[in-house]
Amino acid sequence: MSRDTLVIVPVKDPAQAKTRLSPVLAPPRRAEIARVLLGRSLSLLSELRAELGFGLAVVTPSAEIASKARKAGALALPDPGRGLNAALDAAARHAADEGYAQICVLPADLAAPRAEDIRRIIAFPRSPRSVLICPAKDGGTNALRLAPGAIAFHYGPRSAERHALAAQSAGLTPVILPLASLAEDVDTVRDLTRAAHLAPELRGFA
Ligand SMILES: Nc1nc2c(ncn2[C@@H]2O[C@H](COP(=O)(O)OP(=O)(O)OP(=O)(O)O)[C@@H](O)[C@H]2O)c(=O)[nH]1
Ligand SMILES: O=C(O)[C@H](O)COP(=O)(O)O
Repeated sequence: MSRDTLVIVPVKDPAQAKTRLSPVLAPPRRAEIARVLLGRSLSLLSELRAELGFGLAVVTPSAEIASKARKAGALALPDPGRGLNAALDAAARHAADEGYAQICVLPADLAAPRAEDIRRIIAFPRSPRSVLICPAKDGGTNALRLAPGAIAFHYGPRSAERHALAAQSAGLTPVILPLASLAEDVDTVRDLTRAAHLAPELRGFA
């Protein structure tokens, strides 16, 4: 049913990741938490892929992360090096070239993503005329499902609202789907403290 969806996970070079945690974590620990978060996401998505049959891709500038992605059975896509939105544009073009009808963007830094919430996004009735947005509690976008190229990506401050406006401007219907386990990502020191309660593997970082 979902064979036409490519799930895309954008991943920075760990050496550049999680800069907002610098007040409490030195660079090696920030790289380490980024790897822990990614490892968890990849294992959850690999399991779900076996169950639901979607395609899985990681877009990254890092050779280390590309190799981890391939080991988890995902496709590693190159990052043109012009930031998150450009990396996702490149991944969406790849999806369109490969004939995927839908893409689903999920960040690698979700605090405690649950399989049932990912299943809901993948199973959500699909239409080339709608853009599905799962907002983050900080106004960001923690899941975005759409036809490749339907709208430009607007990751950054208030991106959930900006993605909804972009959909409307393109004559598409934004569908806002709040899902509890996809509302929380680990951006700030405060997020990290909360996340440590939700996910035991993050406790050593808080
Ligand atoms: N491929 C790629 N992924 C990115 C880029 N920027 C951010 N990401 C990824 O996008 C998701 C959200 O990232 P951010 O919260 O913006 O960055 P972060 O490294 O997690 O944290 P900060 O450095 O504190 O902003 C994470 O999975 C990042 O690894 C980029 O330029 N290229
Ligand atoms: O638009 C967003 O959601 C952010 O720019 C990227 O994700 P973040 O909330 O992890 O920073």
